[in-house]
Amino acid sequence: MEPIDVVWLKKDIRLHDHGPLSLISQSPRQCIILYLYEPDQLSEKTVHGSHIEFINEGLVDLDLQLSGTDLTTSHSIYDHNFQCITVCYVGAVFAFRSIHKQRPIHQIRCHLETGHLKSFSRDKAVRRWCRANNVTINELDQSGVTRCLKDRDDFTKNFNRFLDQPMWQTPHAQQLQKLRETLLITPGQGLIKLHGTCSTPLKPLEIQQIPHEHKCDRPDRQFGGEAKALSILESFLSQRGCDYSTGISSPNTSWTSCSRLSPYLTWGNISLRYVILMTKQKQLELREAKKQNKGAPANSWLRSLASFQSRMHWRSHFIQKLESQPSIEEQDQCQAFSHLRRQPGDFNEQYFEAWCHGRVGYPFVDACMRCLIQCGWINFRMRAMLVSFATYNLWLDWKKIAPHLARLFLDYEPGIHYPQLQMQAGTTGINAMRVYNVRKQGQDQDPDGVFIRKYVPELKNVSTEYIHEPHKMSASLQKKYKVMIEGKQSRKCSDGLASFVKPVHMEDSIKDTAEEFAHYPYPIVDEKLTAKVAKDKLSAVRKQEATKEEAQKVYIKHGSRRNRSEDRNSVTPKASRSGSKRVKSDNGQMSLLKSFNKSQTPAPIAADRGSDNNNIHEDLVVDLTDNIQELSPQKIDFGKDRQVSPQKTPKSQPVISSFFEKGKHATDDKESVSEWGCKVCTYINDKPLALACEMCNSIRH
Ligand SMILES: Cc1cc2nc3c(=O)[nH]c(=O)nc-3n(C[C@H](O)[C@H](O)[C@H](O)COP(=O)(O)OP(=O)(O)OC[C@H]3O[C@@H](n4cnc5c(N)ncnc54)[C@H](O)[C@@H]3O)c2cc1C
Repeated sequence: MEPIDVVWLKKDIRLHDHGPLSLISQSPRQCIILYLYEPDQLSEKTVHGSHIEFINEGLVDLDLQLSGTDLTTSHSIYDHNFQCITVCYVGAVFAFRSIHKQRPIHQIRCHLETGHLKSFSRDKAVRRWCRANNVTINELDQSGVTRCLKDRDDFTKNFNRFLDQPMWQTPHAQQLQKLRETLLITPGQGLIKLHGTCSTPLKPLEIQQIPHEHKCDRPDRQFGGEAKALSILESFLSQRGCDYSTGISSPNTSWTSCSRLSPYLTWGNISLRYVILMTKQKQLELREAKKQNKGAPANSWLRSLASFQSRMHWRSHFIQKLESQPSIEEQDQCQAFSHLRRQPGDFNEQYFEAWCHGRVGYPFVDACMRCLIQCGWINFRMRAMLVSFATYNLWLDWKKIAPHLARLFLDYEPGIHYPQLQMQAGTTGINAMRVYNVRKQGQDQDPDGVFIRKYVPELKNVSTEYIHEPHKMSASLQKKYKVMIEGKQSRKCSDGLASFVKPVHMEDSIKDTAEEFAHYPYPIVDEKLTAKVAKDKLSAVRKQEATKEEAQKVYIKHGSRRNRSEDRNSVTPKASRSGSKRVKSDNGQMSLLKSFNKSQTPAPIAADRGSDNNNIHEDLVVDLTDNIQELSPQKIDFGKDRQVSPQKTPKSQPVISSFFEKGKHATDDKESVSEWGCKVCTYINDKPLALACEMCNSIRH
């Protein structure tokens, strides 16, 4: 029997810049394009119904492209019968074994994946099966991450090499026609029989492995698929991206000024290389425009796109961490912190539940959590603030909050998620502490409470004066604004972790008309006190010699490699300096981690995905820079319908409307004149006379 090829689709559901699809479209060999709903992977506690819906939208989009059908169909995706993609609800090894029994597989073509531990073991099992059965498996790179990276110094070199490679050719109509003729299994015409074949996308409700409470969708999430991804990139590069660096911090402005590409990158509806290349092209055009004396708009565009490009690189930088140390998913990067938040009594179920449901009594925190529940997306700073509140103020273990956030994030990407969680929780050992003052964040990022009123409707009548601290309202004000603040702390403990009593504080004058009132909780903890206690606990660990040694290893393994000549010769990591300086994250900018002296001998810390040899050298850290200035005037439809063209937002748009009015926002022209963006790391420095970047120490150009 003639051997066949299998294209195994995983987190790469697109046609453009897709190596395996490009290669088989040029090959005469018969083939199968396979997508698997894998029971073992779906049992992972991070899976949510919204992820499956998004994947399904991508699958339908791709199937329509492969079968040469018009994409503008208005039918539900669940009415779609797969024409070209073979979709099965079975495990990977089982599927390959079953195909191989009926027709020998010559080659499995797929993309390399840096996933969580379960997908890592699945990949190992597939590779073992391939070896045992003489089947070639060809895993192509789509992220610029290096497997078996021996030396972290090589990361950037390899990443740039990956970017320099030409993109894969997109199969044209004739090639697609030929490809369809070589396809072996199409539903209804089964030359090969596969157990668990699905003729239409599998609904989350039909997936047994997903717990009932996680099968639902998110009403305002982004719609999946390559067509949507491309149109969102287009709108970003033609309109929205101009305000990127100024609008990234506020949940109001970031909604439109951030690229919103993350779920498409995560599920592979668009390729990283394509996004970077298109951005580069736009940058070239802008530089040309600048030469022709169109300075001002080109400057803000160029600044924004430089910032955006950095983040595209950080994506792979972070994923490389998980690739090089898969245990980050389960263990603290710096083991010296592993006892923290894990002592008997540390985990408070009531706090956890209140945080999960957006009922902690701090309106800005609650609004962010509820926005995530509804939309599956929020900007970086708000994610960091949610983690800070959970891990410092509520003293919750990052491992306990990780699955909840993973289910909430439509863009859940293990390689970014776990390193970021640990960074925000302060367990990497190489980053400064990031403890957010949530009240101040609210006042800075949502001064008028527009965002709060949208997502915490209980507070919709509350005046701006009290919107960030509704618990300070008198009984008569509560009556006036028709909201009852309930569950006052019964006693204050020395650690600020007061017991959450529900409901005890109810003014008599309000009680009588209680039914007409919305209810909103009193803050479940004292923010200032809990932050202080937590910072003291972390500081005590950071100061220990053992921690510094441990941090050194982490740094060597995972730090980024910018400005190495300056960094390595002079600066020691924060964790290894005495009296670690605390960072006030609420100033809008994250801390600098400077690099380690390379002369220190690196010690291996944990196993890599591919090699046993872990003498990996590493350096600096890339931190995130947020900056706030003005507002984005446009809004794009990220929603579930298939109409993908960007639209101008009328002034009355919810959430962001009041921000369109000039002068409402925190920053003004004076600030932007005095600040400057670092050309190397894009950090927005606010010291006008500084000669070097506060973030990465590079000389100001
Ligand atoms: C605790 C925590 C968990 C996070 N988990 C995820 C996750 O699971 N998946 C995810 O994609 N992002 C994650 N992020 C990073 C960041 O918040 C999102 O990438 C960003 O908000 C996505 O929106 P965007 O596409 O509009 O981003 P943009 O600002 O437009 O950035 C473009 C792309 O750059 C990459 N990027 C941006 N910021 C970062 C960053 N800090 N680190 C690495 N890559 C970055 C993303 O791929 C993003 O899509 C997390 C951040 C925190 C604080």
